[in-house]
Amino acid sequence: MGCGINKVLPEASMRGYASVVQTLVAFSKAQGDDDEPKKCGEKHRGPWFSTSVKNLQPVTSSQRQTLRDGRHQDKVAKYKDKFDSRVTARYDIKALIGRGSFSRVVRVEHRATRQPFAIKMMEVVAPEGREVCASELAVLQRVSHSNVIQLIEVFQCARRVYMVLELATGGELLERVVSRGHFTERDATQALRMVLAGVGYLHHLGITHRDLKPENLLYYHPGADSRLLVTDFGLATFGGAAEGGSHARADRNWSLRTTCGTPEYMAPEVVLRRPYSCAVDMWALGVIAYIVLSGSMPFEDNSRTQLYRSIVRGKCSFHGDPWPSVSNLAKDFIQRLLPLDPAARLTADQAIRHPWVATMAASSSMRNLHRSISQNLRQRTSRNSSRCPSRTASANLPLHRRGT
Ligand SMILES: Nc1ncnc2c1ncn2[C@@H]1O[C@H](COP(=O)(O)OP(=O)(O)OP(=O)(O)O)[C@@H](O)[C@H]1O
Repeated sequence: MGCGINKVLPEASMRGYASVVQTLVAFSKAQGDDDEPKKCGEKHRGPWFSTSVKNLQPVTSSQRQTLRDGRHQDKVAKYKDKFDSRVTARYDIKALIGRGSFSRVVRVEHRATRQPFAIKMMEVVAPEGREVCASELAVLQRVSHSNVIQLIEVFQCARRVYMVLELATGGELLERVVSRGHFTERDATQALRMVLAGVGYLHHLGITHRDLKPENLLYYHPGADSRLLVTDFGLATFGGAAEGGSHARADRNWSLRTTCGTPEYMAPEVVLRRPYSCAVDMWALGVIAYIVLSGSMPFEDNSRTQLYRSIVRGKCSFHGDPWPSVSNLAKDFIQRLLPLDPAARLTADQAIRHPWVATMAASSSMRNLHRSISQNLRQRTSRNSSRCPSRTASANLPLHRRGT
């Protein structure tokens, strides 16, 4: 759980910090430590992270393949053991996709139809895991939208919950930005439109996601025409938006209080522990738009205190590459998502109608931003790995706290 412990970052309460760390350690022990400790970069495979290759043995490629096959089979066998027989009767467990703090996600195949799915297996013995699972399940059971991950079915036993989900095979948002080799403002608007459609739908249902970030935006398939899906509802909650409302700013419901999210994406009102609404998701979307267009973060600091200070100051700069090549309309879009006053922030409906998005950046230059974006992402990755060799993105993990 080395990396996982860094996930708990409660500046507010050291007591909370200690208790969650203990829970995480207990959780790890409860697993019998039968899994290798989580390696950095295993869960997050995106361009923010790097994994080091340490195998210096002169082994042939066929030996390597055999080793890999052996290890893979061992791992699959281990995970199969953790699956309830009702699940394995219906699904063939294929491979581990990744791990979260309280979960493992595996690729499976439906035995009858051979259709691939993902199963998110959540440990529910520890109260934190139970809470995260309950939030996620409550939301997933309500939603059905082409830009939101779809729950297929659920199995439950005393220790674990198994959520069968659509399988997203197209990778994370930033992985795709980097792998394309060419990226323009038009491409950015295409991605953001899909995210806004998903988030607008959630807000319309009265759901606030609270952990929007590029790692939680997955492409359904590797093709250029793939849907982009909002995933990971572990911190999502009913509240913060008026269900069935017109999405007008006045319809926001300011009842949320829990400090949670991923620090770099946290809205100022969350940092300041003020009651907040679904407008926190719109702030996070402003941060995401900034990253997608530049490969850098609008608010970043190695020190969490400094990071929070810069968030509550709310001044994001458009200096350095590639900002001189980015249109004013794109910058206007970002700025309208990042006002300190949440009531002044665009709603999802308004954001999707912003001229930059609505016209798919038609009046912007078709300049290729890819080189600057990739360079900035690479620089950030190497900065983070030199600061924290055991974890390449020191603050990219969410903070879980109880409450509304
Ligand atoms: N439906 C899915 N299809 C494909 N990959 C998925 C799916 N759901 C989750 N993943 C991947 O599985 C990994 C673990 O995801 P999970 O949601 O369990 O944890 P997390 O959000 O990464 O971490 P945390 O629980 O700490 O927030 C991630 O790499 C995620 O991208």
